[in-house]
Amino acid sequence: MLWRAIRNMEVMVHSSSFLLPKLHQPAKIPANNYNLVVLNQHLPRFMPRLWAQAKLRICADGGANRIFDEMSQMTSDQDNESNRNRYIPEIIEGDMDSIRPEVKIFYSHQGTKISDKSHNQETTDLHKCISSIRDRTPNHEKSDLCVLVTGALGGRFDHEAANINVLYVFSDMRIVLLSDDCLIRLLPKTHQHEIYIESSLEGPHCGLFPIGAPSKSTTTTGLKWNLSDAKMKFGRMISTSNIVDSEKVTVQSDADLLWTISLRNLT
Ligand SMILES: Nc1ncnc2c1ncn2[C@@H]1O[C@H](COP(=O)(O)OP(=O)(O)OP(=O)(O)O)[C@@H](O)[C@H]1O
Ligand SMILES: Cc1ncc(C[n+]2csc(CCO)c2C)c(N)n1
Repeated sequence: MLWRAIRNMEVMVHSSSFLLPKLHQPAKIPANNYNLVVLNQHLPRFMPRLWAQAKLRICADGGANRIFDEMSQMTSDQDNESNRNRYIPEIIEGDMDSIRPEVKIFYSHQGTKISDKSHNQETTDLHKCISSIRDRTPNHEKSDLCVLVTGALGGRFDHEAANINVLYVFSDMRIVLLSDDCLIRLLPKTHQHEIYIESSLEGPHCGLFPIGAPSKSTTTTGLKWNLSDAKMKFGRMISTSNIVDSEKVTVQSDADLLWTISLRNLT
Protein backbone atom coordinates (compact mmCIF):
# COMPACT_ATOMS: atom_id res chain seq x y z
CA MET A 1 0.00 0.00 0.00
CA LEU A 2 1.35 3.42 -0.92
CA TRP A 3 -0.93 5.32 1.45
CA ARG A 4 -0.48 6.05 5.19
CA ALA A 5 -2.44 8.17 7.64
CA ILE A 6 -0.59 10.94 9.50
CA ARG A 7 -2.40 13.65 11.50
CA ASN A 8 -5.79 12.89 9.87
CA MET A 9 -4.52 13.53 6.37
CA GLU A 10 -3.36 10.54 4.35
CA VAL A 11 0.14 10.53 2.93
CA MET A 12 0.55 9.75 -0.74
CA VAL A 13 3.95 8.28 -1.57
CA HIS A 14 5.48 8.90 -4.99
CA SER A 15 8.44 7.18 -6.61
CA SER A 16 9.88 7.02 -10.10
CA SER A 17 11.33 3.55 -9.60
CA PHE A 18 9.48 2.42 -12.74
CA LEU A 19 12.41 4.05 -14.59
CA LEU A 20 14.94 1.74 -12.92
CA PRO A 21 16.08 -1.54 -14.47
CA LYS A 22 14.10 -4.36 -12.85
CA LEU A 23 17.12 -5.65 -10.85
CA HIS A 24 17.54 -2.32 -9.08
CA GLN A 25 13.94 -1.79 -8.05
CA PRO A 26 13.25 -1.66 -4.30
CA ALA A 27 11.26 -4.74 -3.29
CA LYS A 28 8.79 -2.76 -1.15
CA ILE A 29 7.56 -0.55 -3.98
CA PRO A 30 5.88 -2.57 -6.76
CA ALA A 31 7.28 -0.63 -9.69
CA ASN A 32 5.65 -2.73 -12.37
CA ASN A 33 2.11 -2.01 -11.25
CA TYR A 34 1.48 0.41 -14.08
CA ASN A 35 -0.41 0.74 -17.32
CA LEU A 36 1.40 2.43 -20.18
CA VAL A 37 -0.29 4.87 -22.56
CA VAL A 38 1.63 5.73 -25.75
CA LEU A 39 0.73 9.07 -27.34
CA ASN A 40 1.44 10.22 -30.88
CA GLN A 41 4.86 11.75 -30.31
CA HIS A 42 8.35 10.32 -30.72
CA LEU A 43 9.08 7.55 -28.22
CA PRO A 44 11.31 8.39 -25.25
CA ARG A 45 14.77 6.75 -25.06
CA PHE A 46 13.67 4.62 -22.11
CA MET A 47 10.56 3.26 -23.89
CA PRO A 48 11.81 -0.37 -24.21
CA ARG A 49 12.16 -0.60 -20.41
CA LEU A 50 8.72 0.93 -19.75
CA TRP A 51 7.14 -1.35 -22.33
CA ALA A 52 8.71 -4.52 -20.94
CA GLN A 53 7.50 -3.94 -17.38
CA ALA A 54 3.99 -2.58 -18.02
CA LYS A 55 0.93 -4.58 -16.97
CA LEU A 56 -1.10 -3.26 -19.91
CA ARG A 57 -0.13 -1.22 -22.97
CA ILE A 58 -2.58 1.14 -24.69
CA CYS A 59 -1.83 3.24 -27.75
CA ALA A 60 -3.80 6.45 -28.16
CA ASP A 61 -4.77 6.45 -31.85
CA GLY A 62 -1.62 7.63 -33.73
CA GLY A 63 0.54 6.39 -30.83
CA ALA A 64 0.23 3.00 -32.58
CA ASN A 65 2.10 4.43 -35.60
CA ARG A 66 4.98 5.32 -33.24
CA ILE A 67 5.23 1.77 -31.90
CA PHE A 68 5.00 0.38 -35.44
CA ASP A 69 7.63 2.77 -36.86
CA GLU A 70 10.06 3.41 -34.02
CA MET A 71 9.97 0.61 -31.46
CA SER A 72 11.66 -2.05 -33.59
CA GLN A 73 14.55 0.33 -34.30
CA MET A 74 15.07 1.05 -30.60
CA THR A 75 15.74 -2.62 -29.89
CA SER A 76 17.99 -3.77 -32.72
CA ASP A 77 18.65 -7.37 -31.69
CA GLN A 78 16.67 -8.70 -34.73
CA ASP A 79 15.62 -7.28 -38.07
CA ASN A 80 12.82 -4.72 -38.01
CA GLU A 81 10.10 -6.99 -39.39
CA SER A 82 10.44 -9.77 -36.82
CA ASN A 83 11.09 -7.27 -34.04
CA ARG A 84 7.77 -5.59 -34.80
CA ASN A 85 5.87 -8.75 -33.79
CA ARG A 86 7.36 -8.49 -30.29
CA TYR A 87 5.73 -5.16 -29.44
CA ILE A 88 1.98 -5.64 -29.63
CA PRO A 89 -0.23 -3.25 -27.62
CA GLU A 90 -3.21 -4.87 -25.90
CA ILE A 91 -5.49 -1.95 -26.92
CA ILE A 92 -5.60 0.90 -29.43
CA GLU A 93 -8.11 3.52 -28.32
CA GLY A 94 -9.22 6.83 -29.82
CA ASP A 95 -11.07 8.51 -32.63
CA MET A 96 -8.85 6.75 -35.20
CA ASP A 97 -8.15 9.78 -37.35
CA SER A 98 -4.35 9.42 -37.08
CA ILE A 99 -3.58 5.69 -37.08
CA ARG A 100 -2.53 4.55 -40.58
CA PRO A 101 -4.72 1.84 -42.16
CA GLU A 102 -1.83 -0.67 -42.50
CA VAL A 103 -0.92 -0.18 -38.82
CA LYS A 104 -4.51 -0.80 -37.73
CA ILE A 105 -4.71 -3.96 -39.87
CA PHE A 106 -1.31 -5.22 -38.64
CA TYR A 107 -2.20 -4.91 -34.94
CA SER A 108 -5.77 -6.16 -35.26
CA HIS A 109 -4.35 -9.32 -36.94
CA GLN A 110 -2.03 -9.68 -33.93
CA GLY A 111 -5.00 -9.68 -31.54
CA THR A 112 -4.94 -6.05 -30.38
CA LYS A 113 -8.37 -4.74 -29.35
CA ILE A 114 -9.26 -1.76 -31.54
CA SER A 115 -11.56 0.54 -29.57
CA ASP A 116 -12.98 2.99 -32.11
CA LYS A 117 -14.48 6.05 -30.39
CA SER A 118 -14.79 8.21 -33.52
CA HIS A 119 -18.35 9.18 -32.49
CA ASN A 120 -16.93 11.13 -29.51
CA GLN A 121 -15.46 14.48 -30.54
CA GLU A 122 -15.72 15.99 -27.03
CA THR A 123 -12.73 14.36 -25.36
CA THR A 124 -9.16 13.75 -26.47
CA ASP A 125 -7.63 10.38 -27.26
CA LEU A 126 -5.65 10.46 -24.00
CA HIS A 127 -8.86 11.17 -22.05
CA LYS A 128 -10.49 8.18 -23.77
CA CYS A 129 -7.53 5.95 -22.86
CA ILE A 130 -7.59 6.96 -19.18
CA SER A 131 -11.38 6.46 -18.97
CA SER A 132 -10.93 3.02 -20.41
CA ILE A 133 -8.17 2.15 -17.89
CA ARG A 134 -10.33 3.42 -15.02
CA ASP A 135 -13.31 1.36 -16.19
CA ARG A 136 -11.33 -1.86 -16.58
CA THR A 137 -9.41 -1.61 -13.24
CA PRO A 138 -11.08 -3.42 -10.32
CA ASN A 139 -11.91 -1.05 -7.42
CA HIS A 140 -9.47 -2.64 -4.97
CA GLU A 141 -6.57 -2.07 -7.41
CA LYS A 142 -7.43 1.55 -8.25
CA SER A 143 -5.53 3.33 -5.47
CA ASP A 144 -2.23 1.59 -6.27
CA LEU A 145 -2.44 1.60 -10.04
CA CYS A 146 -0.18 4.07 -11.80
CA VAL A 147 -0.60 5.20 -15.41
CA LEU A 148 2.50 6.29 -17.31
CA VAL A 149 1.91 8.43 -20.38
CA THR A 150 4.72 8.86 -22.93
CA GLY A 151 4.96 11.74 -25.41
CA ALA A 152 2.80 14.06 -23.33
CA LEU A 153 5.00 17.15 -23.66
CA GLY A 154 7.11 18.98 -26.16
CA GLY A 155 4.64 19.29 -29.01
CA ARG A 156 1.52 21.35 -29.78
CA PHE A 157 0.58 23.52 -26.82
CA ASP A 158 -3.17 22.75 -27.03
CA HIS A 159 -2.31 19.03 -26.86
CA GLU A 160 0.01 19.65 -23.90
CA ALA A 161 -2.70 21.65 -22.11
CA ALA A 162 -5.25 18.89 -22.76
CA ASN A 163 -2.79 16.30 -21.45
CA ILE A 164 -2.29 18.31 -18.23
CA ASN A 165 -6.05 18.78 -17.94
CA VAL A 166 -6.40 14.99 -17.88
CA LEU A 167 -4.39 14.96 -14.62
CA TYR A 168 -7.10 17.18 -13.09
CA VAL A 169 -10.06 15.38 -14.63
CA PHE A 170 -8.82 12.07 -13.21
CA SER A 171 -7.31 13.51 -10.03
CA ASP A 172 -8.12 10.34 -8.08
CA MET A 173 -5.75 8.34 -10.32
CA ARG A 174 -1.94 8.31 -10.24
CA ILE A 175 -1.02 9.54 -13.70
CA VAL A 176 2.53 10.49 -14.71
CA LEU A 177 3.10 12.50 -17.88
CA LEU A 178 6.52 11.79 -19.41
CA SER A 179 8.74 13.32 -22.02
CA ASP A 180 12.41 12.64 -22.75
CA ASP A 181 13.33 15.50 -20.43
CA CYS A 182 10.94 15.55 -17.49
CA LEU A 183 7.91 14.09 -15.77
CA ILE A 184 4.80 15.74 -14.33
CA ARG A 185 2.39 14.53 -11.66
CA LEU A 186 -0.57 16.09 -9.89
CA LEU A 187 -0.32 16.36 -6.10
CA PRO A 188 -3.96 16.50 -4.93
CA LYS A 189 -4.68 18.82 -2.00
CA THR A 190 -6.53 15.98 -0.28
CA HIS A 191 -3.17 14.42 0.73
CA GLN A 192 0.22 15.16 2.15
CA HIS A 193 2.91 14.06 -0.28
CA GLU A 194 6.20 12.23 0.12
CA ILE A 195 8.22 12.14 -3.09
CA TYR A 196 11.18 9.74 -3.09
CA ILE A 197 13.83 10.97 -5.50
CA GLU A 198 15.69 8.42 -7.65
CA SER A 199 18.73 10.66 -7.96
CA SER A 200 20.45 8.42 -10.51
CA LEU A 201 17.47 8.99 -12.82
CA GLU A 202 15.84 12.29 -11.97
CA GLY A 203 16.61 15.80 -10.81
CA PRO A 204 18.10 18.05 -9.79
CA HIS A 205 15.76 20.61 -11.41
CA CYS A 206 12.17 20.64 -10.30
CA GLY A 207 9.07 22.84 -10.13
CA LEU A 208 5.93 23.05 -8.02
CA PHE A 209 2.93 25.20 -8.89
CA PRO A 210 -0.85 25.43 -8.91
CA ILE A 211 -2.68 25.65 -12.24
CA GLY A 212 -6.35 25.14 -11.43
CA ALA A 213 -6.66 27.44 -8.41
CA PRO A 214 -4.21 29.58 -6.40
CA SER A 215 -2.58 28.23 -3.25
CA LYS A 216 -2.88 30.28 -0.08
CA SER A 217 -0.53 27.99 1.79
CA THR A 218 2.11 25.56 0.59
CA THR A 219 4.88 24.07 2.72
CA THR A 220 7.74 21.88 1.51
CA THR A 221 10.87 20.14 2.75
CA GLY A 222 13.77 18.67 0.78
CA LEU A 223 14.15 21.49 -1.74
CA LYS A 224 16.92 24.09 -2.06
CA TRP A 225 14.27 26.85 -2.01
CA ASN A 226 11.60 25.49 0.35
CA LEU A 227 8.20 27.08 0.76
CA SER A 228 6.89 27.81 4.20
CA ASP A 229 3.17 28.58 4.34
CA ALA A 230 3.72 30.36 0.99
CA LYS A 231 1.16 31.74 -1.46
CA MET A 232 1.47 30.71 -5.11
CA LYS A 233 -0.47 31.66 -8.21
CA PHE A 234 0.14 32.50 -11.84
CA GLY A 235 0.78 36.22 -12.03
CA ARG A 236 2.57 36.13 -8.66
CA MET A 237 5.06 33.59 -7.32
CA ILE A 238 5.37 30.02 -8.60
CA SER A 239 8.29 27.69 -7.87
CA THR A 240 10.31 26.91 -11.01
CA SER A 241 14.03 26.15 -11.47
CA ASN A 242 14.05 24.78 -7.94
CA ILE A 243 16.56 22.04 -6.96
CA VAL A 244 15.97 18.81 -5.02
CA ASP A 245 18.21 18.77 -1.99
CA SER A 246 17.28 15.46 -0.34
CA GLU A 247 16.22 11.91 -1.21
CA LYS A 248 12.77 12.75 0.14
CA VAL A 249 10.71 15.82 -0.72
CA THR A 250 7.53 16.55 1.23
CA VAL A 251 4.70 18.80 0.08
CA GLN A 252 1.55 19.98 1.79
CA SER A 253 -0.80 22.48 0.21
CA ASP A 254 -4.37 23.80 0.27
CA ALA A 255 -4.43 23.58 -3.56
CA ASP A 256 -3.82 20.87 -6.15
CA LEU A 257 -0.24 21.35 -7.35
CA LEU A 258 1.74 20.13 -10.33
CA TRP A 259 5.09 18.57 -9.48
CA THR A 260 7.69 18.37 -12.24
CA ILE A 261 11.24 17.06 -12.15
CA SER A 262 13.91 16.77 -14.83
CA LEU A 263 14.97 13.34 -16.10
CA ARG A 264 18.61 12.48 -16.56
CA ASN A 265 19.95 11.05 -19.80
CA LEU A 266 18.30 7.64 -19.39
CA THR A 267 18.40 4.83 -21.93
N1 LIG B 1 2.16 17.42 -30.61
C1 LIG B 1 1.67 16.81 -29.52
N2 LIG B 1 1.97 17.26 -28.27
C2 LIG B 1 1.50 16.65 -27.17
N3 LIG B 1 0.66 15.58 -27.22
C3 LIG B 1 0.32 15.09 -28.43
C4 LIG B 1 0.80 15.68 -29.64
N4 LIG B 1 0.28 14.99 -30.70
C5 LIG B 1 -0.49 14.02 -30.16
N5 LIG B 1 -0.47 14.07 -28.81
C6 LIG B 1 -1.18 13.19 -27.87
O1 LIG B 1 -1.40 11.94 -28.51
C7 LIG B 1 -2.81 11.65 -28.55
C8 LIG B 1 -3.13 10.99 -29.86
O2 LIG B 1 -2.80 11.89 -30.89
P1 LIG B 1 -3.29 11.75 -32.39
O3 LIG B 1 -2.32 12.51 -33.27
O4 LIG B 1 -3.53 10.32 -32.66
O5 LIG B 1 -4.71 12.41 -32.42
P2 LIG B 1 -5.23 13.90 -32.51
O6 LIG B 1 -6.41 13.86 -33.37
O7 LIG B 1 -4.13 14.88 -32.87
O8 LIG B 1 -5.56 14.10 -30.99
P3 LIG B 1 -7.02 14.16 -30.32
O9 LIG B 1 -7.88 13.29 -31.20
O10 LIG B 1 -6.84 13.63 -28.96
O11 LIG B 1 -7.34 15.61 -30.36
C9 LIG B 1 -3.51 12.99 -28.31
O12 LIG B 1 -4.75 12.82 -27.62
C10 LIG B 1 -2.52 13.73 -27.44
O13 LIG B 1 -2.69 13.35 -26.08
C1 LIG C 1 -15.44 23.63 -26.60
C2 LIG C 1 -14.82 22.60 -27.54
N1 LIG C 1 -13.62 22.91 -28.08
C3 LIG C 1 -13.03 22.03 -28.93
C4 LIG C 1 -13.67 20.85 -29.23
C5 LIG C 1 -13.01 19.93 -30.23
N2 LIG C 1 -12.51 18.74 -29.67
C6 LIG C 1 -12.15 18.60 -28.39
S1 LIG C 1 -11.63 17.02 -28.06
C7 LIG C 1 -11.88 16.56 -29.66
C8 LIG C 1 -11.63 15.15 -30.06
C9 LIG C 1 -10.31 14.99 -30.65
O1 LIG C 1 -10.10 13.63 -30.86
C10 LIG C 1 -12.33 17.60 -30.43
C11 LIG C 1 -12.60 17.54 -31.90
C12 LIG C 1 -14.92 20.57 -28.61
N3 LIG C 1 -15.59 19.38 -28.85
N4 LIG C 1 -15.48 21.46 -27.76
